[in-house]
Amino acid sequence: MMMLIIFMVFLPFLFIYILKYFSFGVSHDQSQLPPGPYPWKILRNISLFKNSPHIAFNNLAKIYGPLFSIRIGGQLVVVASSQTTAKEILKNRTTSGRFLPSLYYSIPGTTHLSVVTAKECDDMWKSLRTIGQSYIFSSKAIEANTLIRKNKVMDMMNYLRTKEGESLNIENVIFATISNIVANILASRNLFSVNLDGIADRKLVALIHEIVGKSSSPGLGDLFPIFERIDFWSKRSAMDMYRLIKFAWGDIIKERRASIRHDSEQDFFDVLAQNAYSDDQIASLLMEFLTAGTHTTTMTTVMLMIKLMKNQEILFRVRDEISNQALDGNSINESRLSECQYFQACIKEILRLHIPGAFGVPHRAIETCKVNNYTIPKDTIILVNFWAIHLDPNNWEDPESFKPERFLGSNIDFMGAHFQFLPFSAGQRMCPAANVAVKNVQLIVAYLVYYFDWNFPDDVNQSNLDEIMGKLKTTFEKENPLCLIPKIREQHIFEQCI
Ligand code: HEM
Repeated sequence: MMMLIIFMVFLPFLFIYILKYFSFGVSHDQSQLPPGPYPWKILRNISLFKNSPHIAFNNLAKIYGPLFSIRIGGQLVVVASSQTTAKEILKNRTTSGRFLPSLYYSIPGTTHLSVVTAKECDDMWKSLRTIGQSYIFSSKAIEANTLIRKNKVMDMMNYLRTKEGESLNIENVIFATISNIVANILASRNLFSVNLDGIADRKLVALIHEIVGKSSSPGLGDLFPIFERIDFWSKRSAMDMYRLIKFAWGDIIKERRASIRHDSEQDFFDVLAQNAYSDDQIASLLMEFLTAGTHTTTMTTVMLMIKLMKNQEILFRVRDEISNQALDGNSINESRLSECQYFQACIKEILRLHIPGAFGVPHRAIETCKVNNYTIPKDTIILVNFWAIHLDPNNWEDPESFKPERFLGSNIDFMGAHFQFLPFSAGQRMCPAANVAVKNVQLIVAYLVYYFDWNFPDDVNQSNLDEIMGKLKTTFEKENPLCLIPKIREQHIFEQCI
């Protein structure tokens, strides 16, 4: 009833707003905006924009150019779709900052702690990025966390040996392994059982998926800024999510608070606790890092497994390289994996073809500025279509094909310096965990392919695996999970690796 009354009160305003919007367009000088389509064209193709915005925006870029503008609801959005325009946008993100993430969901009444959605590179953001650098992201931290990665991969291997010959959901196993690596780096605790079979596991996975979904789909207030204050739906759903986040980390935080470490063993959690952050703040930050790290890395690992299974000659070449360059006896030496050039090229190629976040984190112009002589008004949302840049034939020969050798002998790295390969974005707000993510992917895939042969269950036809895996969405969440059957390649070698 309450909702109905609110709706009736605001209906006339909505009507006037829509009328103004369709008859006069945007209020600032249209001639200086990047070119773009009329709003009704978007309405005609609404399902494409909803389901595959990276494809829809790429189609528009082919008509309006590599920097175009578009109205989505009442929000002006500018999309960059080429190496040059991406460079213009990303290199402009200085400390004073022009383009910073738009807060896609707000949590009223809380002091929510965030790196990813921090609107500006303020003191809080700097302090949290510095703590993260010391305990998670730096080369020293990555080295210090070697044992965590190894132990969690061993948990995975021990589980897989019990499932030899059976069809199993390998995505769950990979997701659990990556989540437990990240959770141990953050707070020295496991979060999941190794195959996600408990009820608590499934609830937490659902929450992580919900956070990923919500943070990549705009709420009413994002689309129609004049309704931001009355966007009770988004606010209520953010509050619900926040309550679940606190619950998910509650026991771990309580337990860890009882024995905070001050010695060389301390982790990310210890430092947050020593810096007087509240339980609520710590829970939201741990969840943010977990969410940022698990979904993306799982999708990359799963996609690489699929590509290797579909391209056996590439798989054999990776195995040979591991065998020749990365073994200590029969065990894989993690640091030597980084020297396996072909394997590294495979990881780059999968991130090029299947980037987990087609647009990265959306940004907002915090002041009116010029890009390529066009005006970008204050508050415009700015997207970089990384997916389109990764498949641009001007940047890549035969861009749709999986060809790791394109990266051999090339100096294109993961850090975005060339702006044609941006899996972790570039510039000041790029992903701080690029090296962490690559370490996790390479270690898990190396163990899976070196010690096991994998077969598809009988009901899976390999030749149309892409269709079977389902349509890829923006976050590259697949509709059907990947099920595979493991077979230990050589028992005596396997025994020596665990
Ligand atoms: C394959 C795996 C990953 C990919 C593809 C990826 C990609 C990205 C991208 C594109 C951004 C947005 C950058 C921008 O706004 O320009 C980002 C931000 C971020 N990522 Fe990652 N990421 C991955 C793994 C991880 C992991 C493992 C962690 C943490 C353990 C992590 C933590 C973060 C954080 C904290 C930010 C926000 C940085 C800031 O705004 O200051 N990511 N990531």
